[in-house]
Amino acid sequence: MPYSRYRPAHERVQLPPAEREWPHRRIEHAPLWVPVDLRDGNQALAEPMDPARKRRMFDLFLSMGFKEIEVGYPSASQTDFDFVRHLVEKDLVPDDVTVVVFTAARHDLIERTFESVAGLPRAVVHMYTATAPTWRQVVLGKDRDELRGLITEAGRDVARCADALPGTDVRFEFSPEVFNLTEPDYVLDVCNAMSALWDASPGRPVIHNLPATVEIATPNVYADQIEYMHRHLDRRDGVILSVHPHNDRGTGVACAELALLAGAQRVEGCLFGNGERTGNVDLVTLALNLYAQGVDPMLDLSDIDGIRRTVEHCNRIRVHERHPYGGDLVYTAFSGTHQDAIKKGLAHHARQASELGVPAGQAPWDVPYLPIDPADVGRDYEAVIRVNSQSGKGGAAYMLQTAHGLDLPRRLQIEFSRAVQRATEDSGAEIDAEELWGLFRAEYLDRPGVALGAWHVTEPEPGLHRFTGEFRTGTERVEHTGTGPGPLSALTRALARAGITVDILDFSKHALDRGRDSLAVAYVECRVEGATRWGVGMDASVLTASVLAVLSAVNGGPAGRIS
Ligand SMILES: CC(=O)SCCNC(=O)CCNC(=O)[C@H](O)C(C)(C)COP(=O)(O)OP(=O)(O)OC[C@H]1O[C@@H](n2cnc3c(N)ncnc32)[C@H](O)[C@@H]1OP(=O)(O)O
Ligand SMILES: CC(C)C(=O)C(=O)O
Repeated sequence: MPYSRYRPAHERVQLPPAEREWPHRRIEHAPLWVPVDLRDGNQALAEPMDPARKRRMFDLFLSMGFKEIEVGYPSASQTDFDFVRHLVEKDLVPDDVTVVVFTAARHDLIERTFESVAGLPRAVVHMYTATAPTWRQVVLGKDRDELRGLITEAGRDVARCADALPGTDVRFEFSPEVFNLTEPDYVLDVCNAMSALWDASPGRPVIHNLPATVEIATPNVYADQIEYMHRHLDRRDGVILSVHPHNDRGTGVACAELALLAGAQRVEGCLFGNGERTGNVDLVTLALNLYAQGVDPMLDLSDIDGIRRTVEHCNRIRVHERHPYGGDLVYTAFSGTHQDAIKKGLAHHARQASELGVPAGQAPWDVPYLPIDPADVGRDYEAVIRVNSQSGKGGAAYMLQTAHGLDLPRRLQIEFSRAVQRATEDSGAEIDAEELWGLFRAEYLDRPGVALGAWHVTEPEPGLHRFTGEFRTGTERVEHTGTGPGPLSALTRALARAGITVDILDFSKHALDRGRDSLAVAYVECRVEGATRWGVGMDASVLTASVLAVLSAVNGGPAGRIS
């Protein structure tokens, strides 16, 4: 591959003088978020959104709590123009929300843009022009001064149109497109000219939006560029410094985060990162990254799957399974050691919550492998652990516990995980909760072999139990009696009379739920004819469950013959 055709970023970007504090800062509050899905996202779709989709996306933004929303490029298409008019005429913009409309720096487009917002109480008019050398020379055919002239002339047009619309409080936004490839002194000069022209002040701040239109360098370079502007922009308290990263190198989120450290106050992006080429920066990831640091993201992301469904519907693009926070698989562990750690972590979390006397959803979160509690974004725990051939004992045990209430003893977990391993290696696929339960039943609860007909246990004197029962295999039936200090030892004696030697090594039991008619489950580890194995029994009676568990262990190996 001819890699030498490409130049490293430091040869393409004029770096600003190195003055940086951003590496020592922290992000302590959310920026002003501005979704641009209805404009930048929409212009990247093979099938742009129809009016119904646009409306659905707009309503989603309102429900999530966005306060500034870019709603389109109304001079570029009738659909966009009509959508803005729809918002105006149906009075759909709440009092605490401002819409942004986008335009190129061209007189006819600017006029049409203002036509679209007439009747709105507030609006931001967002004007852009590319400023980087290649765009100046190749696309626009202008030198630095000519382009500065074009931009300021268009800025005057914007101000004139705003004056001619007295009922609408218009604020101004300027984007030097491809900011990140533009000479720092030039872009600073153009932005300062716009601040003066639009009279930027704290009461009516101008937004300077500095895009990484095509990402070309590591995020630290973008951070240096933003900090340079933050330090040197005129009328800084009358300027809202905004960023607009794209994701060509896959580092859009990192660029936005470092830019916030470097002084940015506002971020434009799209939900789940739709947008030109590799997309705009993903606002969902940015917001939840803040959330995971204990910072209020100022957005409601508590129903991430609902948000995702709407975004997928509107964009007609699916969100990848591994997409941060919103993908189907991002709270799921298949691998054994991860599952083991999560299972222990969730149990520890529940204990901590009860010690603190707070609901589990309020207790501090520190569960291995899960950066946030999936429940906070509306996910349940069912998908957290899924089982395939990479899984260990913990995964299957967790699924049996969550789906069926079984609390398997550790050595039984190990024994059962071998059966799971065999099944998943044979199929090469994942095993779901239903199939796992079927496997468990076949392995322990429905084993063929020795069955019991009528049986009973008596206690002729304290501390002495007598078991009498009919043992069956196939058509054979024999009745035997055994006595012992407990019912199970009496059973093993009766089994010995039937020719089957059983020693009980371990025994535990629990109720399956707290209801009055709940089932009991018993687990018993036995040495049967010299081999150690587990049996499981379930019944409404604890004694019957225990007896069935011993028979299950007996039947776990080569079927015992009765005599
Ligand atoms: C990075 C970004 O996302 S920028 C936004 C990009 N979004 C879009 O382009 C979506 C909507 N765009 C459109 O529908 C059309 O491009 C329109 C309606 C805006 C303009 O259409 P046309 O007039 O047919 O022009 P066309 O798109 O072919 O070419 C763009 C022209 O505008 C000029 N231009 C490009 N950007 C700007 C700008 N910011 N300000 C002024 N002129 C510009 C180009 O130099 C070119 O001029 P030329 O025809 O004299 O060479
Ligand atoms: C013009 C700006 C806002 C933009 O969309 C970009 O540079 O990607």
